[in-house]
Amino acid sequence: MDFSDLNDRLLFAIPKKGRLHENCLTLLKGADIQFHRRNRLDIALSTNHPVALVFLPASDIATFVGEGNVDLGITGQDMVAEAGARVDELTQLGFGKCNLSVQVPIKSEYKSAKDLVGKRIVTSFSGIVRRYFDALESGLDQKAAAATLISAPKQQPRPDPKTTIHLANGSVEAACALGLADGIVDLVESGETMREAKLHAISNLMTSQAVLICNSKKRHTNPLIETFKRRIEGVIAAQKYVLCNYNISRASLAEAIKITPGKKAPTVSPLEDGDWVAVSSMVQKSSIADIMDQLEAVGATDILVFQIHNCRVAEKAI
Ligand SMILES: Nc1ncnc2c1ncn2[C@@H]1O[C@H](COP(=O)(O)OP(=O)(O)OP(=O)(O)O)[C@@H](O)[C@H]1O
Ligand SMILES: O=P(O)(O)OC[C@H]1O[C@H](OP(=O)(O)OP(=O)(O)O)[C@H](O)[C@@H]1O
Ligand SMILES: [Mg+2]
Repeated sequence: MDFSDLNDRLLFAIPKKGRLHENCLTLLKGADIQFHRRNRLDIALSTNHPVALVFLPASDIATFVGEGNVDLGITGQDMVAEAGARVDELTQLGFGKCNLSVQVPIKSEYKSAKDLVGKRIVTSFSGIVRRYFDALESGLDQKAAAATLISAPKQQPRPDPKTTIHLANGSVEAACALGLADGIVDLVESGETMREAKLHAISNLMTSQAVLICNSKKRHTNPLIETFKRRIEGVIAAQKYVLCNYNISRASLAEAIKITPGKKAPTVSPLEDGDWVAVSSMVQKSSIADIMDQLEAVGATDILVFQIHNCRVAEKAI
């Protein structure tokens, strides 16, 4: 590929491997961004849009978007915070959900993050952890210290930090057992890694999930950014909802609508039998079994549930 092929293309960064990679490919497919990625090449030209996909480590994407090297990207909120990148968060993607937590050996005497001030911490998130412990050292409580990670402008590091923070790029959970750290700061999802390492969490710095981000200055310069945001939101909504159809007597319609209010309002169509109507409504996939029970209880019949492949819906939550 000739790099002049990138001219005039929107550059869209995708994690090249790891936890977010597969879900990102599903989103690209759902948004109909087609491409052919040649073996060993981290740049792929889209075959149906003026876009180039750039496959990067998740940890570099926030910085690249913030500095304008790429226009649009997908990475974790933890990575955005760690990079201290100034980017626009366009939409939350609902996967890659985890907590960034302070963890200590179960048998240790440390009960809160404050107990680790002046001690040794190993982490892959040295930027966030430095800011958090700087805030604790300056007298903030844990909640206020965690709040500085998202809301406050980036502070100058303290000139005389008491807490030692070591950067490790993997297997952070081994650091305490190896005698390298008194505590660690790492991601927790199921908690399995933490439990296996005989650690427990004593405070939470932030929650994180994958987000679509763009460079603040470029947001309104290319209409494709808004188009892809809408398309990706459609794919995510389709994964979250199912379409529920049923028949109900007019007398019970009001009760049934309370159970399936829909995104805007349910579609109600008359049936040949004038006392009955057919209702079609989007409902949350996660509560469909409950909803079917409730519909049956108010007299609904012929309840059918359909998967949604793609959709565009109003903002209102169901
Ligand atoms: N266990 C997890 N559960 C959910 N999301 C996670 C988990 N671990 C990481 N993530 C999310 O995925 C992002 C990328 O993490 P990932 O582990 O894929 O990258 P990495 O650690 O740089 O790569 P690798 O682990 O392959 O060396 C993280 O920043 C976080 O937002
Ligand atoms: O709570 P859990 O479900 O166990 O997930 C948490 C683990 O997932 C991530 O590790 P990853 O698998 O990415 O390996 P890494 O430490 O080499 O990055 C993270 O760094 C934790 O170790
Ligand atoms: Mg990892």
